[in-house]
Amino acid sequence: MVEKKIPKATARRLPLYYRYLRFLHEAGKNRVSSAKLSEAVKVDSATIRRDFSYFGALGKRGYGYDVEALMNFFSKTLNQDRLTNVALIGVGNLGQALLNYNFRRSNNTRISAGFDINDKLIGTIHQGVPVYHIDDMVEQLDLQQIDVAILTVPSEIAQEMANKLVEGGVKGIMNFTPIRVNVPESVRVHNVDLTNELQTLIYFINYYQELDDAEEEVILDEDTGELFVED
Ligand SMILES: NC(=O)c1ccc[n+]([C@@H]2O[C@H](COP(=O)([O-])OP(=O)(O)OC[C@H]3O[C@@H](n4cnc5c(N)ncnc54)[C@H](O)[C@@H]3O)[C@@H](O)[C@H]2O)c1
Repeated sequence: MVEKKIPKATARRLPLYYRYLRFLHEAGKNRVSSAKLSEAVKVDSATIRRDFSYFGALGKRGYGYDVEALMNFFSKTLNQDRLTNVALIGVGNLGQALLNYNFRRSNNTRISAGFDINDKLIGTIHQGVPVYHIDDMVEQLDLQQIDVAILTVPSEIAQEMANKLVEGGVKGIMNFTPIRVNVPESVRVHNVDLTNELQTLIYFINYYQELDDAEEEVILDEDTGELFVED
């Protein structure tokens, strides 16, 4: 197999092209001119033509690009066809809400297995997703080639579960528990905290309301980086 090297800058722009092509496809568009594409993705048309040239002649003069063909092509190149299975650890209130949602807007990400210790849940299927006993987790992660997990267990066992996930070879954990879990550097953890988000929102509402009410000049303190309103 001949492997073609493409410049990193070109590779970085591919998701941009792909996203826009998908948008056009979903809107029922069959073709797109290079000028339109250039305007939408904010990349000049000469660069687009050069980028595309690494993948062979994809456009036709006077016709533009075939949206579906191009989209399928980039989809393959970007590995978008590969489905990412995600494990859900803890199928309680929050876990079940996430199962009901199950990332419907994504074509390539879905929760494929839930794990819990509750006998009422084990062996059942929620929204098409089987719930296994937590003792089967390491085995299932391997069987289903799962690299990513969502952690929605009680905080007291968050670290223990994180250890188990590391043992099972996951590379990423989306952590909903309030505990900051310790994992090896090779594993990525994203902490999601709705309380934090809400409080930040409330802070901004109050803060900007105060600024609007004051209608005075806003001063930036360059030493501290703080903004304040002059009386
Ligand atoms: N980040 C946020 O914004 C946010 C919001 C709500 C809840 N939470 C957190 O999410 C977590 C779950 O909250 P919840 O309301 O869904 O709780 P819950 O009690 O309804 O669900 C927890 C589930 O974990 C299961 N479980 C307990 N021990 C287990 C084990 N050893 N192995 C596997 N499963 C086990 C329980 O059986 C239960 O089904 C908590 O840590 C909570 O603090 C975070």
